[in-house]
Amino acid sequence: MSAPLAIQIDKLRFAYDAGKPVLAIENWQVKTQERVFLYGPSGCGKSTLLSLMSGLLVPNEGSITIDETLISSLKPSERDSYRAQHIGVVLQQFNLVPYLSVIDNIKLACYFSKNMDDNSVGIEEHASELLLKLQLPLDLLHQRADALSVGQQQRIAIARALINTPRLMIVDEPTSALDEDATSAFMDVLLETVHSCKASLIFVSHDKRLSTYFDRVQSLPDLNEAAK
Ligand SMILES: Nc1ncnc2c1ncn2[C@@H]1O[C@H](COP(=O)(O)OP(=O)(O)OP(=O)(O)O)[C@@H](O)[C@H]1O
Repeated sequence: MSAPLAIQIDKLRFAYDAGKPVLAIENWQVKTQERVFLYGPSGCGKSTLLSLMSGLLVPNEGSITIDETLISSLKPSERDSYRAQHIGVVLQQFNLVPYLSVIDNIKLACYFSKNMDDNSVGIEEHASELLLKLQLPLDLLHQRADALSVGQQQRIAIARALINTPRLMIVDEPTSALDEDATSAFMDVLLETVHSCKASLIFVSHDKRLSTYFDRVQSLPDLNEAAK
């Protein structure tokens, strides 16, 4: 029996405005635990594809299956709940709530995923483990999110995305605010953490030097018939 796929895309078509196709992808697959670097010039549709894969947008035609769930056919509330439970999304702006503490930001992700079996103490223990893996001091848990450095906020956004042990991590341009040393430290920690959580990873960046960290490097324009 072949291994299950993390992502399966078939005959996908998407446009924000009729007559102006942004994405046309015949067939694309990502294997379970595969780590994929996705790149392409500004405006080629990378963020749009990530939004489709995480169920924030739905295709005009075709299908997207995440780990055997046909996410593109779910109702909006089911898509939101699927994303909260199974997909870790880290966007360029991190989306931490600035006036909440780090632990309360992380607890929010548990609340949205309805992971009620995880009690408050359990969540705090799990969050502490993630912070240690991400090489962050534990006293950050009780600091306000807006008191952290950009690099620390980035790692907290990763911890929040990992708290529900997602099958799939979707990460959009996370290193744009980091210098070279901080970028390579961040990449090491991200890849190691994703590996130890047995998640698959889709990582978007303009910085092709980062592609060496990944199992597969995919140019979106090569995949996207709408770009040809
Ligand atoms: N909400 C929207 N409404 C209409 N058009 C949009 C919207 N978001 C993006 N677009 C258009 O869709 C195309 C793809 O945009 P997208 O943001 O996916 O590209 P990108 O490759 O992620 O770009 P960047 O690298 O600059 O973030 C662009 O032409 C953009 O102008």
